[in-house]
Amino acid sequence: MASPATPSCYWITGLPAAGKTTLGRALVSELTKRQLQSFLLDGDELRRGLSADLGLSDKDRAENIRRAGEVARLMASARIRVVCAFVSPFAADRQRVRALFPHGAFAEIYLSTPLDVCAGRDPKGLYAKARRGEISALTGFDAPYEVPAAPEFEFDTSRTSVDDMLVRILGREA
Ligand SMILES: Nc1ncnc2c1ncn2[C@@H]1O[C@H](COP(=O)(O)OS(=O)(=O)O)[C@@H](OP(=O)(O)O)[C@H]1O
Ligand SMILES: Nc1ncnc2c1ncn2[C@@H]1O[C@H](COP(=O)(O)OP(=O)(O)O)[C@@H](O)[C@H]1O
Repeated sequence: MASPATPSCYWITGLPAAGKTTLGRALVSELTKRQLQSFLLDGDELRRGLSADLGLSDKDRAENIRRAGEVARLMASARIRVVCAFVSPFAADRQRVRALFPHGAFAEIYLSTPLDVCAGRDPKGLYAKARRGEISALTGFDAPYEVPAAPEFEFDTSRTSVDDMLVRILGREA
């Protein structure tokens, strides 16, 4: 793993359209600039392959996050910093992933972008579909999101730029 003094896993959690993928890509790009090997594990991508058999029930979400955590742990053991972008709505699932890493090696980044902002962005039209009753179990709309109790970082992306988040998150990186 990377030195326990700096995170080897950055875990980005928040509602759909909170800005997880955007921040994740920017983090990987900045780590690359700093010549640190890194990889973005994104919920959308995992669900196209490794988790293609899973749906959006609470049980399937738990299994999805378990798989993501195990992949992140393997990558970290190869000294690759892993940036994970998952809705990951349940505190217990996130805690299980945290427990896979040494103290200080896991940084939870909670994007607290308000629901109305996420629903206004709605790049995939999910909130509109949920309002029309075409889909159900949309996190934040008719499925729960458990707010992290003690994340290492918390940002509302309607008030914080990507650059400002990067400075706050990577300030400690050499
Ligand atoms: N009902 C419902 N609830 C939440 N999300 C939904 C849903 N239906 C589809 N999607 C899309 O799937 C992406 C969430 O996948 P995740 O693997 O991150 O979800 S989870 O962590 O297992 O809960 C999520 O991606 P992001 O928008 O990037 O968050 C959505 O685009
Ligand atoms: N910091 C930000 N400021 C303004 N808009 C943002 C910010 N981060 C993301 N967005 C916009 O919000 C939308 C959803 O972002 P995305 O990263 O795909 O979210 P998520 O991965 O959480 O679903 C996109 O249209 C993106 O351009």
